[in-house]
Amino acid sequence: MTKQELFENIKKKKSFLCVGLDTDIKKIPTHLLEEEDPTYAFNKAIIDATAKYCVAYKPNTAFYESQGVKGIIALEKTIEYIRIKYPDQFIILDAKRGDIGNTSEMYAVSAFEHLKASAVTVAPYMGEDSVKPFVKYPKKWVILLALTSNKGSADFQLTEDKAGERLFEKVLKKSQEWATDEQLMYVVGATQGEMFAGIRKIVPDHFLLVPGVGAQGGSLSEVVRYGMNSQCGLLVNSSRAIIYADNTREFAFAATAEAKKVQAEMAGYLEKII
Ligand SMILES: O=C(O)c1cc(=O)[nH]c(=O)n1[C@@H]1O[C@H](COP(=O)(O)O)[C@@H](O)[C@H]1O
Repeated sequence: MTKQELFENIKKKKSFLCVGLDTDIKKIPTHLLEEEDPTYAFNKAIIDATAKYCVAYKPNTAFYESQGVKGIIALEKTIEYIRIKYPDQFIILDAKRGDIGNTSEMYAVSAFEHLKASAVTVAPYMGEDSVKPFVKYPKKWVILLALTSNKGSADFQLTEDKAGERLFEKVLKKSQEWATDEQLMYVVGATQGEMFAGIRKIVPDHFLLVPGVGAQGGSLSEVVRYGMNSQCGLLVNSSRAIIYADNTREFAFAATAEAKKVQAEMAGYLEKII
């Protein structure tokens, strides 16, 4: 998907919501455990319940890998279901990859050729040759970790060099030599609030993937205030707050209601730019 196509979808849906498919077998409604593939059954119901209100899905591979082969099959089926039934959805494989060049090439084959995701999250710390294999695929995206939502983000990302430049700022600057804003996005946690203003000075045009609203307590209004650009430039993820809004047989209705609520707030913010 191109950047323009993503923006068109955002305008059409009046939403920049990404629903995180962090499907934990221990948290899904118990009646689904009778299904042949409970994870897939849950995902399918969540996707059908939320597709109208979001522009992206983000399955986090940890939740699937933790179930072994069964989980990987559920992940493959989930991505294929989205691709076929909702082809305008942007699919982010949240795997936080990155390794020496020939290994990253294999990660890229897995994400883009095998699973056919639109984007993959990548850790930047092994540098250029660990990231470049992912940008060889036209219309596919790398989403580099810049300033993450967790407490530990301060341990390395906020450390400064002698000139006062912080490590995440270096990541934002240096990585622009590797790909353009047509293939490169950055992860910035919703919990980072005003930091978005400084980030926008370095990357005014890039899309940012913003996890951390909902269960982690980040503020959507602050993210928009400091982070939105003229093409929206934001994909805001919420996982647990939407997919586990209810764990009875009514879970899909509750997911719809949560997604719709976030989308309605987003529609208000988008009025400023569309
Ligand atoms: O790369 C990510 O998506 C990510 C980066 C980050 O800084 N913080 C963060 O929470 N995430 C992911 O975003 C999702 C957040 O889930 P909820 O807190 O349940 O909405 C999880 O899949 C996390 O792994």
